[in-house]
Amino acid sequence: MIVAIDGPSGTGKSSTSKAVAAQLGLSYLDTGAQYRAMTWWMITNGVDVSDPAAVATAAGKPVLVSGTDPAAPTITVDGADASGPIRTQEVTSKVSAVSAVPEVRTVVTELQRSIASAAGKGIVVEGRDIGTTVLPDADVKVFLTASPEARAARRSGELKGKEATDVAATKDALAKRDAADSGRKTSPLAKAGDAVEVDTTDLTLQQVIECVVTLVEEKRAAR
Ligand SMILES: Nc1ncnc2c1ncn2[C@@H]1O[C@H](COP(=O)(O)OP(=O)(O)OP(=O)(O)O)[C@@H](O)[C@H]1O
Ligand SMILES: Nc1ccn([C@H]2C[C@H](O)[C@@H](COP(=O)(O)O)O2)c(=O)n1
Repeated sequence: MIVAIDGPSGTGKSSTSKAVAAQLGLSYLDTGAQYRAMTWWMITNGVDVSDPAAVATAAGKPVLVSGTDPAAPTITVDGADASGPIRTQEVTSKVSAVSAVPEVRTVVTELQRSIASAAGKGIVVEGRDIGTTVLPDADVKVFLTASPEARAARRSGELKGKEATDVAATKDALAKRDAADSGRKTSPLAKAGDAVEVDTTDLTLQQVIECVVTLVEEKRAAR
């Protein structure tokens, strides 16, 4: 059972995917964390992330390892735990540039496919291009959306106390990242033609989880 969950930032992909995977006994892969880890490596190794040629040349160098337990997902780069550093504002502001480089996408997509094919009990994979490009034959494809206001409010609530933010600034930052992720040439953020779109604006997280679990159970029953 391969479940692909895509959508813009802050629509609930990670929260939903982890819970669905845990509930159904599936593995879980956060592909955004892999692009963030690649970005962190570029920054810490002095690669100019605004130079696509420099990023392309370095793309094959870092060794990324993702742990796929939904209760405790992990990511290491060259053996070092990257789960904290990949969530900084600096990485968030640079990840769209790095993930737009085709050579980066080739390396990371290959890794994602190998993790998915090794997941014996099945896997929930979340990202931006999973249903369209990485796993186009996924059994269930979901595209999550939510209004910009709802997404900004969710993210601002998360960041409060950690890094200074307000809802308007968060909304602008999300819009900027979505525009870059949707506008890149290579496998942009997009809904697959056969994905089920779920607008989460007025749904609780629990309702979204139940919706996706139902889609997976229906697929299992139809087999
Ligand atoms: N339906 C919902 N209702 C209210 N809050 C939600 C809902 N879904 C997710 N959230 C909250 O919104 C925040 C963002 O969710 P999450 O990290 O799962 O989104 P995401 O789509 O994975 O974002 P990103 O792509 O930026 O990683 C979290 O604090 C989460 O708890
Ligand atoms: N399949 C994917 C997943 C992520 N990205 C890029 C674009 C995002 O802005 C960034 C960080 O993802 P997040 O942690 O916010 O889910 O990574 C991508 O291009 N393709």
